[in-house]
Amino acid sequence: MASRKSAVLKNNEEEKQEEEEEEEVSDSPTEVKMSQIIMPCHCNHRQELCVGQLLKWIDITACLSAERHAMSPCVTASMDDINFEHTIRVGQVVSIKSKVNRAFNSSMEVGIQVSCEDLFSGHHWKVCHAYATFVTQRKETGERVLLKPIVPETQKEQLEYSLAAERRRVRMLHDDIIKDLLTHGCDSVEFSNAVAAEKTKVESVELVLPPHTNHQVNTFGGQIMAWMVNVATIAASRLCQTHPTLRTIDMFTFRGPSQIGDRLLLKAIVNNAFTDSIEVGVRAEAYQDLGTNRHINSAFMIFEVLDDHGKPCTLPRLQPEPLEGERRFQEAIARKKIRLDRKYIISRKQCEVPLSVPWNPRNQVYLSYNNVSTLKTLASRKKWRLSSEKDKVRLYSLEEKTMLSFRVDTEVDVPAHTAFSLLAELCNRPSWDTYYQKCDLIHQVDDDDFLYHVVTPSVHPRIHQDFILLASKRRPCGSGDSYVIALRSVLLTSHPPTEGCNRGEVLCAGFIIQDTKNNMSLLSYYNQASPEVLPYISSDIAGLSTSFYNIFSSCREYLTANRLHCTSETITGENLNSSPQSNEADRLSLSLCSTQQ
Ligand SMILES: CCCC(=O)SCCNC(=O)CCNC(=O)[C@H](O)C(C)(C)COP(=O)(O)OP(=O)(O)OC[C@H]1O[C@@H](n2cnc3c(N)ncnc32)[C@H](O)[C@@H]1OP(=O)(O)O
Repeated sequence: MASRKSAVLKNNEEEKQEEEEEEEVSDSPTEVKMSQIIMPCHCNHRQELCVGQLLKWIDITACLSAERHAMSPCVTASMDDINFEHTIRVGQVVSIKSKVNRAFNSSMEVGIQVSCEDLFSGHHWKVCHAYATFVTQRKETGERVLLKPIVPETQKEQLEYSLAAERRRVRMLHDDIIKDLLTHGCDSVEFSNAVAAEKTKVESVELVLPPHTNHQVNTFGGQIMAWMVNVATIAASRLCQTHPTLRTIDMFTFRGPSQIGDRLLLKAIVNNAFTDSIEVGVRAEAYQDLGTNRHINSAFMIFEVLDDHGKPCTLPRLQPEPLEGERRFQEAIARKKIRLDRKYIISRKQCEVPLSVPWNPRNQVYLSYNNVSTLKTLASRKKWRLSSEKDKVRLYSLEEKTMLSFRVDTEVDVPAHTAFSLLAELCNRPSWDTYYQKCDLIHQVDDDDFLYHVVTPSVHPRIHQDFILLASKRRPCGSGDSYVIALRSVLLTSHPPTEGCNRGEVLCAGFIIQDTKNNMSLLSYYNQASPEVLPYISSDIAGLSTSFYNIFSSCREYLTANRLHCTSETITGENLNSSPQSNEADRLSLSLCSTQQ
């Protein structure tokens, strides 16, 4: 792996804050640490650590965490996308830290951090992070061992615990997203001097010997991944005729086990070459007798070629083989789009993501993940300050470099599931929040995600403001989870901004609802203000407090008045009583918590 960025020490304020928050002392019993000094035998010809070797260490460390929690043998089911950011060279020390974020039934998510240390300069840097899913082995009876729940302790652990459920959702949809995308065709392009895809084809066989097995005497997952990286690297080298650098691996899925004596057939081919990256598809099959091949793993790997300054070089284009090759060529274009969407929406820091991202079915799952995770991350921040309190409505604020966020806490006399059902029906919000003048459902994406058009008053007296909001509604998926209604703006081609109406944008807003005692619940409402509106808000914090107080008093009354109407999961607006209206000042103050284009 060559380094595009040097091992810079962090100076970004947001990163510093995150690191500070990460520094909570954790006594997680599942935490496992491995450190290795990089020897020439771990490296490629450039004296850089081979990715295959790193994957072996990652798999072992993560498996030890999983087995510590399960107290029984576990296997790797999948390893999510991994993005390698930095080089590790001979003589440096790589440290891998893993712990179980959350246990589901028989599977658990293990979070893995890889960092590197230069012993001479004293510098430390992050290399990558990854999430792997491990599953308990079946008992002799064929049943799976059911896992005990993880009890997160620190705030960071609670956040990871909570987000693990969202990541599981994305993981489970991964194959469908890929397949679905491929139904949306792309135009094929002809390039002069393109390299024939056939030239990049690699087929290699490995015989699974005892040194290739794990402690359960099945083929070691890390070894399979290393063999896959090996053939993929050869395929990429054949295209670029130099030594490529592996930058990203799309999820490894271990579809079935293999054993000693199996022959593993590893096939790789360049699917497509873009201006500065190459996608290689790799497939692993296991067999004892020819013709009885079992597909055990597949992955897509992205390579780059870096110049002496670590900058990506322009690459030759690929001429796909007819039919199958053309299909893979088009699929690689679709996957590149997903990867960009995913990186854009999920991996970037929140302050780097533009406010409204275009919504489409292809990026829905990532936008919805981003929506929920941004709200949960905001809620988990430690530095909330109580600004004012009136009649059990508490207003908190959180100041960060470019953001000012608000939280309103109030206890309501209804259980959390009732509050959730009533508040999740966003079309009813105008009945308790007059800042919402109109709210129409545009599209129900699935059971949990909805697109709405919301009209509100504007700071400008004569024109209205409207929003296109993605609402992601989540019921708890296990103990320790809250009810969540996350809201963020998206762009919809079917609903462009209209004349006479300012298109506003919501960065991050929504409700987190938790049961308290005696059938009551704690309602926390969050709203993040963007830099553009900070001057307005800062000059009128008192007005804002009054607005929040009025609106959430109305909200409380609305919930109490309608608790008996909420007998089913789905509720309609007709049978609900509206609560007292908030005044004009409330609307204007709240509108400051969103931005205008
Ligand atoms: C020292 C390192 C450790 C190793 O070397 S392990 C060796 C490499 N790994 C392997 O050989 C595993 C091969 N795969 C398998 O054996 C099976 O496919 C595997 C993973 C056990 C799943 O078996 P199935 O019969 O499909 O199981 P199931 O449908 O009953 O599901 C059981 C739980 O597993 C989960 N699962 C299955 N495939 C998954 C995936 N791709 N990604 C994430 N989670 C996955 C599934 O959701 C279910 O979870 P839960 O029980 O609801 O918590």
